[in-house]
Amino acid sequence: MQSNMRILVTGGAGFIGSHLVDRLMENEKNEVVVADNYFTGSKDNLKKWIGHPRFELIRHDVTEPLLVEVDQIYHLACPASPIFYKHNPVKTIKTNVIGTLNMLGLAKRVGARILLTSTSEVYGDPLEHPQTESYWGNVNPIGVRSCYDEGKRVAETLMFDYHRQHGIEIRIARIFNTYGPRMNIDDGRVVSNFIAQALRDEPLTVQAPGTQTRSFCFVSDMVDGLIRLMEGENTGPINIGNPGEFTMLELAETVKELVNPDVEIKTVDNTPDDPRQRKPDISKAKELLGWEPKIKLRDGLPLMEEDFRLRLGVNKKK
Ligand SMILES: NC(=O)c1ccc[n+]([C@@H]2O[C@H](COP(=O)([O-])OP(=O)(O)OC[C@H]3O[C@@H](n4cnc5c(N)ncnc54)[C@H](O)[C@@H]3O)[C@@H](O)[C@H]2O)c1
Ligand SMILES: O=C(O)[C@H]1O[C@H](OP(=O)(O)OP(=O)(O)OC[C@H]2O[C@@H](n3ccc(=O)[nH]c3=O)[C@H](O)[C@@H]2O)[C@H](O)[C@@H](O)[C@@H]1O
Repeated sequence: MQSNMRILVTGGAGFIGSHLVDRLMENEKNEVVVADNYFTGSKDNLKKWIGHPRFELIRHDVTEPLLVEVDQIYHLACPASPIFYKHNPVKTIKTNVIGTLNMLGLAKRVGARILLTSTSEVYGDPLEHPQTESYWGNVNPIGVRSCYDEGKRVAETLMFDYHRQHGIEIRIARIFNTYGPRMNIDDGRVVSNFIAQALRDEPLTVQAPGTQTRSFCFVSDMVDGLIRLMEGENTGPINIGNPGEFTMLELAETVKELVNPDVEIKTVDNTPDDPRQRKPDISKAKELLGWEPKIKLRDGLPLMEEDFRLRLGVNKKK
């Protein structure tokens, strides 16, 4: 029998965090504490748990120390959409560096296991394809994305230094682009942009050249991978993502076909340092976690469309 666990989820009011909380709350032996400053997350994502005796929600910024007694920490707090993480880059670095330092200090004091949600952006604009965990990356240290990708690289370093120096039990997931219901409608990431645009009859904005690739993982697969990593014996880093690779033009065509065949696709300017290709090698996740994604892009997009239709109040055309 599994013993009772008190689990802290930082960033639990966000997109992936709130789905993770749903899954953790399904286990009656778990108590879940969420700490979030609501920068990109919202209480709405957790409304079904507010008031539940095994659930606690704290308005807290992880750049400040947190005193709670917990057994496990899922450390997700950090804005993830490029628009939001570039909005206040100094704050993004503080969140990644000071925030992770604070959560590691907490893990050390209470003897908790801690999992960091790192990112495929640690590989930068990768010169190796697909990306394995042993690839050290090609990252611009002074660019507009550096607050996020260099921030996460320092966060990974801190995790390993606390592990080596203080014996903290760590887990590092390198997450690749994840999508699904509950993403902010105006989040700015590509899948949410295209679905919202298709439903609003606005042109799908493909950033030039459109041949850049990403690999998209459905959020339920992601949550499953994160929990397996936390419960398993490997520190990582382990890539968690769906290896199905698409150009942004292919993604736009797919959304057009599935959601609104009448919508226009237009090319717009891109932002600096946009990675040209990205696809995870998930051999390690398969072998060490027994994990691989189940939901293909074509099956995941309609689930997200349904959620966006409800929130935008747009009915399906007959
Ligand atoms: N979704 C993806 O494709 C993806 C890919 C790679 C890595 N990740 C990582 O996964 C995590 C979750 O991403 P998401 O897509 O759910 O993003 P999200 O923006 O929906 O969620 C992030 C949450 O963290 C909170 N937060 C931000 N700064 C904070 C701070 N200083 N203190 C407390 N809370 C803070 C936000 O309010 C929000 O609720 C992030 O660490 C992100 O870097 C996500
Ligand atoms: O998975 C990851 O590791 C990282 O991926 C994303 O970063 P990015 O891939 O740049 O995400 P998007 O903003 O969704 O952009 C994906 C691609 O779509 C393109 N795009 C974006 C928006 C849009 O309207 N149109 C469009 O063509 C961008 O140019 C880019 O090539 C996330 O936002 C990061 O938080 C995450 O850590």
